[in-house]
Amino acid sequence: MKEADYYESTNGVVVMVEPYSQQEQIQQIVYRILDANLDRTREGLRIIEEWCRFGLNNAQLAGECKYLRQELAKWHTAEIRAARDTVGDIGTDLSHPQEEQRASIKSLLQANFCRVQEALRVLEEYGKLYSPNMGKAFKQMRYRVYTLESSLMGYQRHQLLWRSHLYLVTSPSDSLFATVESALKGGLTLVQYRDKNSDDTVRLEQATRLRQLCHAYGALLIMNDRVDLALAVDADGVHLGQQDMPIALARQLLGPQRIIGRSTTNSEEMHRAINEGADYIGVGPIYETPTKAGKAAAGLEYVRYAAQNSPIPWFAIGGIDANNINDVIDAGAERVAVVRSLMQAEQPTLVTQYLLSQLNRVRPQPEIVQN
Ligand SMILES: Cc1ncc(COP(=O)(O)OP(=O)(O)O)c(N)n1
Ligand SMILES: Cc1nc(C(=O)O)sc1CCOP(=O)(O)O
Ligand SMILES: [Mg+2]
Repeated sequence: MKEADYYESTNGVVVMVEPYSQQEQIQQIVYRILDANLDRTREGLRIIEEWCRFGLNNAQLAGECKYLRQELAKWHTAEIRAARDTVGDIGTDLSHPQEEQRASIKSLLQANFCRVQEALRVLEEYGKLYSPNMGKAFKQMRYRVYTLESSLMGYQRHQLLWRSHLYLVTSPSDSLFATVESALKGGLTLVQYRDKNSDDTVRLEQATRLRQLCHAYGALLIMNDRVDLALAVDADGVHLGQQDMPIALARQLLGPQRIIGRSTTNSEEMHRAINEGADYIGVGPIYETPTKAGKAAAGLEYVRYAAQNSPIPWFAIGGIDANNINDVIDAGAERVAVVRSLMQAEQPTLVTQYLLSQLNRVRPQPEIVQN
C-alpha cells in the first residue's frame, strides 16, 4: 500500500495527498518532456516566422510557420501544461556557447530549424506514449518543417543573387582566402570558386573553406563547372559553361533551391539558357582577356542586347576593370563579374567598394519628352 503525504494548505487545513504511483510518475515525466518540447518547437517557429514576415515580407512562408504553431497549440493540453516544473528543471540553466553568438541571419535560421526539428523528433517519439495520433501528427509536422526550411533557405539564396551586383570569380592564388575576405569586407556578396587545374582534394578543401568564409559574411559561394563538388561542399550553386553539364541534369541533381548559372556569348545562347531554367547568365567576354585567352570578344553590343532582353540577372564578364566599368554600365549592365580586377588588386576591399559604388550609382534616366 502507498504511504500518504501530508501538507498544510494556506488556510491551515491539513490535507492528505496520495503520492503518485510509479506509472503516474512516469506519465508526469512524459508530460514534462512533451511540455518542454512543445514550447521549444513553438519558440523556434516564432523566431523563423518573424524573419519571414519582417525580413522577407513573405506572407506564404510566415503563414506556414503560423499554421504549424497553431497545430502545435492543439496538442498542448491542460494536463500536459500542468506537469510543468520550471523550478525543478535542471535544463533551464544549460546553454551552449554557440547559442550566445550568431554570425548571420542564415546561421540564426539554421540553428532554429535544427532546434525545431530536434524537438519535433522528441515529440514524435514520446508522443506515441501519449496517443498514437500524436506520434503521427509530429512526424508529418517534421516533414513540413523540412520543406519550409528548404523553401526558405532557397528563397534567401535567390534573393541574395538578385541583390548581388558584383561577382568575384577566383583564380588560383597563394593569397586566395585573404583576397576573398578582403573583397567580402568591401561588400561583395557573390563569389565563384574557379580552379581549372588543381586536384579534387585541393578543390574540396579550398571550396569548403571558401564556403565557410562566404557564409560568415552572408555571401554566396558558387562552384565553377562541377555539380558534384558543389554538392560535396554544400555550395549555393554551380556555374556551367556551354560545354559543361546540361542545365536540366544539373537541376535534377541540385534541386530547385540551389543556383545554376550559364555562360553565354550571343543572343541564341542567352535565350536557350533562360528557357532551360538558368537562374542567372554570364554575358561575355565583353573585352578580350588573358584569363580566357583565345575567346573572341562579344563586345558592348551584346551588353545592350542583354539589357533589353534578359528577364533574369546577368553579369557582364571579361576584361572589366575600374577604368572601363562605366562604359559597360553605360551600355546597360547593372551587374559585373571580374577575375583579375580583384584577384590581382593590392587592396581588394577598396576596389570592391569602388566597383560597387559605380554599379550602385543612380543613373540619370533617359529624358521624357513632354508634348
Ligand atoms: C559569371 C561567369 N560567366 C562566365 C564564366 C565562364 O564559364 P565557362 O564558359 O564554363 O568557362 P570556365 O570558367 O569554365 O573556364 C564563368 N566562369 N563565370
Ligand atoms: C572566366 C571567364 N569567362 C568569360 C566568358 O566570357 O565566359 S570571361 C572570363 C574571364 C574574366 O576574367 P577577367 O575579369 O580577368 O578578364
Ligand atoms: Mg566551365
